[in-house]
This record gives sequence, structure tokens and C-alpha cells, in this order.
Amino acid sequence: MAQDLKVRGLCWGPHPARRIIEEISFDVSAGSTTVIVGANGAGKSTLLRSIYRQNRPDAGQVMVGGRDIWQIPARDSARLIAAVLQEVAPDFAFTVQEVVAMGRIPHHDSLFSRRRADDAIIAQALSDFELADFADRPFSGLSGGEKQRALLARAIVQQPQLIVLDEPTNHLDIRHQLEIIQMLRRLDMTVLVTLHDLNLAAALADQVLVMRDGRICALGPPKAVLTPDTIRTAFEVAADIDCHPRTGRPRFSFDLLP
Ligand SMILES: Nc1ncnc2c1ncn2[C@@H]1O[C@H](COP(=O)(O)OP(=O)(O)OP(=O)(O)O)[C@@H](O)[C@H]1O
Repeated sequence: MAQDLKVRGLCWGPHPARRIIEEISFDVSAGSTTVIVGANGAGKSTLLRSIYRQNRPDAGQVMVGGRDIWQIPARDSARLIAAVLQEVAPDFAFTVQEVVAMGRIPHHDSLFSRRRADDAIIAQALSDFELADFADRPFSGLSGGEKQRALLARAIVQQPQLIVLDEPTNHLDIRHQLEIIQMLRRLDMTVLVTLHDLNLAAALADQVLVMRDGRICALGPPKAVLTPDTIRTAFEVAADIDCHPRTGRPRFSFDLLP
């Protein structure tokens, strides 16, 4: 069962005099998807780091299913939250199957135990992400997009309540980008994801959170939030928005400001 996410008054900075994110509060209801967008350096990845328990917040709370993830053991939070990050260890000395299988570790008593049921979960993920043919190949030899799919598969086999993804469509070709978006829409999990592509954001989001200079500058459903004014404020570009003739979703094109 997916659980809801509540973020309250979250602040973090590398030292007390420099806050990168300030007073961030928002909710993601159980099973829904929130997409975070914003210009380079707006604080998107920094916000995610306090949510998946990498940066301990200076102030504020992150609650998943009513549990403050900074107040429970790391192992318990690993059962609640999976993260797919931009920063990938350059040389995992493991096969693709071993990397995907790592997602099961939070469910085990020891690092090396594995249950028979795990094999079916891992095989399904390898198949869903078109990785079955790569299963025995070294992870380090994969292309950027194949690595990204393997890391997504690892997060899915973790069977978390909340999945946090930082730019998961980076490195992916157009078909794989669309497939990842479709796959994320079908997940029975609460999803928090950063995306740069506003067309993909509008296709995926129940709610869009726009960040600027470490703060929330807009929050709400895609059509209400992704307006020319907000886009101009957040990205300093002019946006034209029309309606996609087939899907009915907003469609964006951009220009530099005069
Ligand atoms: N540990 C740190 N020490 C100092 N500055 C940091 C630290 N972490 C992040 N920053 C700075 O905070 C700002 C926000 O960074 P962050 O990576 O969160 O932005 P972002 O919105 O994810 O950007 P991008 O779209 O480029 O990935 C940047 O200016 C970054 O250099």
C-alpha cells in the first residue's frame, strides 16, 4: 500500500549561514505523483536529499505514512523510500542482475540472504525494463540509458511506499522516456520526481511543485500551475501553451525573453 508524504517547514544548508532550501511544506497524497520542476540550481536535488534521508534537515519534518523518516532506523526508512539518483557510482563491480537484486536488501535480515520469492520479483523487473538480455553483463559496461533502467528496476524491486526520482529520464531516448513516464503512472506507489521537460511533467503529474531559489514558487495541478507567468518567473523564458490535440494535456514551447 502506498503511503502519503508530508513535508513541513524543511530547511537545509551546508552551514547555518547558507540555506539552500527554505521553509518547504507540501503534501503528496498516497499513490499520487508530484513532479518538481525549476531552473538549474533552484534546489530540487537538495530537497530530495532531505526526503530520502541523505541530508539531515536543519529544521522541519519529512513524514511518510505518519512516520518521521529522520526519527526511525535507517533500515525502516529504506523499506519505506527508494531513490533513483542522478549521481551513479561510476563502476559497480556487479552484474545487472546483482544490482537489481540489491533492491531487496532492506527486506532481509542480512546483506547476503535472499528469499526464493525475490527471484520472481527480480525477474519481473528485469523483463519490465527490457534488461533480461543484459542480466549477466557487468553494470559498468551498460550505456547511460541502460544503467538508468537498471537503477529504476532496483528501486521497483525494493517495493517502497514512496519512490523518489531525480531526473529519471536523463540519458533515455524518446521511447524509453515515454515508457518510464507510463510506468511511473501505473505504479502503486507515491511518486516524487524531478523533471526538466515540462511536457513530460504535465503528462505525469497529479501535482506540480515549482521551485525557485530554494523555495516553493507554485504548487498545484499542472494546468493551474504551469502558466506562462509561473514559467517566466521560474525559468526566465517566454512560454506558449496550447492543448495537445490527442491527449488534451498542455503542450509547451519556449523562447528567450525579448
Ligand atoms: N553541499 C553543498 N554545499 C554547497 N552548495 C551546495 C551543496 N549542495 C547543493 N549546493 C548548491 O545549492 C544549489 C542548488 O543545488 P541543487 O543540486 O539542489 O539544484 P537543482 O535544482 O537540483 O539543479 P539542477 O537542475 O542543475 O540539477 C546549487 O547552487 C548548488 O551548487
